[in-house]
Amino acid sequence: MINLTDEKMDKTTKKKKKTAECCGYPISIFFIVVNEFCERFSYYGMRAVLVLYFRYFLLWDDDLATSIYHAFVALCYLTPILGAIIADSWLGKFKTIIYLSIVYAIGQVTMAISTIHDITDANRDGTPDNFTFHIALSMLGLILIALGTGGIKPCVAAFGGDQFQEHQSRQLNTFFSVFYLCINAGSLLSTLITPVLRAQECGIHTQQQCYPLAFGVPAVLMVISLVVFIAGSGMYVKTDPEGNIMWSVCKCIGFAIKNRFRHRSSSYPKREHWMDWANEKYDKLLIAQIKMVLKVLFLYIPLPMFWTLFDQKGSRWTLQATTMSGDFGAFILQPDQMQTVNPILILTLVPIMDRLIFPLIQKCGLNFSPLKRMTVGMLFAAMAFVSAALVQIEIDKTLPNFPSSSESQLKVVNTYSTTLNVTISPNEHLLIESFGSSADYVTFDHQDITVSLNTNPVITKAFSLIKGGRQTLIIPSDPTVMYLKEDVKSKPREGKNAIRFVNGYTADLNITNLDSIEPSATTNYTLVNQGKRDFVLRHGEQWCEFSRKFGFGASYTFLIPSTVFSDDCESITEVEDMKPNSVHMALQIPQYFLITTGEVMFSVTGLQFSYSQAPKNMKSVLQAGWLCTNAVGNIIVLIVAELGKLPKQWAEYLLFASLLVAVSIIFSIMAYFYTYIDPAEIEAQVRKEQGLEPEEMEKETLEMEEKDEDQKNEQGVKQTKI
Ligand SMILES: N[C@@H](Cc1ccccc1)C(=O)N[C@@H](Cc1ccccc1)C(=O)O
Repeated sequence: MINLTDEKMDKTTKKKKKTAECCGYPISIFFIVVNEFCERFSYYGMRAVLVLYFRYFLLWDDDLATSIYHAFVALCYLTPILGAIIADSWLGKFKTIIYLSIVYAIGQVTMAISTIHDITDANRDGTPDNFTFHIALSMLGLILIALGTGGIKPCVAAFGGDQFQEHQSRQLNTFFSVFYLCINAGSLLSTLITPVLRAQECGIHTQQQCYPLAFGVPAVLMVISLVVFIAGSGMYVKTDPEGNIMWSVCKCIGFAIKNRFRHRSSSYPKREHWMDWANEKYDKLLIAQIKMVLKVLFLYIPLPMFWTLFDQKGSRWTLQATTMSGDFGAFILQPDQMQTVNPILILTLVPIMDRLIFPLIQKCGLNFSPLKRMTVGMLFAAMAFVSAALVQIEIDKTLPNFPSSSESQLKVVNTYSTTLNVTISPNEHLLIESFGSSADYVTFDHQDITVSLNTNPVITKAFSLIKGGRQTLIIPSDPTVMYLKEDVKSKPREGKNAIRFVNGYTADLNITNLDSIEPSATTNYTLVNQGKRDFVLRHGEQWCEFSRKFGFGASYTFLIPSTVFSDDCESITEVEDMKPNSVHMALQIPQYFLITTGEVMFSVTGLQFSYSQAPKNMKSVLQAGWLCTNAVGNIIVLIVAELGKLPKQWAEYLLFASLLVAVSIIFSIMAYFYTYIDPAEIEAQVRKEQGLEPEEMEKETLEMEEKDEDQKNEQGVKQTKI
């Protein structure tokens, strides 16, 4: 079905063009969408394992790991401005994509190298000896990646748009949808694959989690992305930059402001637009183009709020999932895997919207303009947060009653040989049987307590509890040495289970994956995943195996009696410190569905809108402006996280939902006053007003193009659209 049309007329240049087409689409876009697929695979694949790399390879704490992660993501969406300036003012989109993709691929390779622990593991203990080396290399890699991914992002979408001609507006819209589908197909595959690669073991001297493979595969995909893009070289429509356009724009705006200020007296006649104050010095065409861009950028002001909600999928919603159960019967879903629901829904919703919903709305005679779609998209995102709030209320009903910052909580575990009557001053009386525990935690609003046991003679001991903490009073076989052990006071991370053992056996014990445990001692908590787990308990020649099936997010203390080996571990008793999660993760599906529907309406439309409303020479700049709204949204998330949260998570979700509703109302008012433009038409009109007749325009354009073509002596088809 390939058809080479050499009679296509560009609307303004009237120059005969040659574009290879397939089914009405330029063939060149095939290379662009495949390039985007590979690039997004590379980006999201690397991102999927980044926090774990910080946390478990570089051994950073949770706070540092998440802060650096968010700073990296914000940087990725700030660098598009740089890429756009380079593309529109200097190198053009084609060369910018090639050069910055090389930077990007080098960054990915650097990152992959930084994860090879063997490079600095001289003592071969499985951990790097020189962390500074690995940190420096990975930071260099991340900076190059941010520069590359952000830099090419506004150029690739705009470059794809450039491949279409004036009469292909329908295909252009489909292109943006297909482009979005490729982004999500790439990100879906990589977010599923890279964590699996990471979980493999590899290494030269010692076998460790395979980060080099998890980062290496995205690096290979980035190289493939570059090769694919270069392969399409001969087929692209390449629009050239028109000098340092950004500098001209800044100077023109500066002059308009200065000139307006100089003529502020009411004796000077008003001008239609404040940019018209640049008329004295600047080209009318440039002023008209700046007006178009400013109009759109003004409209972008409320948009970061959408991303503020959208980007919480990866943080707050994943945390919410850690307090839920991911047992779907046929398969188990980990909390962070819930995020893959987003690209899966995108892959189904984009075609449904494009082929069914939007045409149906059109058939009903409703004008569902791009800005209306974006407003509705915002409202969907707000509804998603209302749904998240309702789920949170359900979860809160099942969560333990954690102590406030002024309270302390205490539980008692008895491994003494008989039932004990435990009195905690002033008036708490507990009857605890041997190898049992108090029913639940007792809450105190003071820290100093005295514990008395009804032994003969009575044993009394004073303790000071931790403010805001949860503790267990362990009564061992010798009650005179009873002691406090600190407990977990929040749900274990990532939906794991926190477990520990109290040794009631008469000698030291070895338990799988735990240090040796002395008699009467209690191990620290160990995190174990959901599912059946086996532990081998050993003392000298004696051993027995203890198996237990775990759910999500529970905490247990296992009490080992002195008879443990004689009854083959059967007598080990379990104290449930925290109940497993009982609200099912499937309840998050409605909120994912709503936010993804919002994304399709808001993000895909915004991408198209930013392209269609930008003048030819500032397409990348407006794409960068669009991506910047995301960076600002991410920064708002960081600020809100720093400022502290509302006491109840569901209230915070409702607050965000209300804020977005308020913002969408403001946006709809702004959108009401926005008139859609055809930048090419306005530019042609201004040229006409300037006295540049179509013939002259044609001549001027042809001369410019011929000069360019001679200079570059490029092969393939070249086309310039105004
Ligand atoms: N739906 C997202 C991709 C995604 C995949 C896996 C988990 C979460 C998200 C998407 O399509 N992203 C696009 C558009 C975008 C979104 C946010 C900020 C900038 C761009 C992308 O280009 O990555």
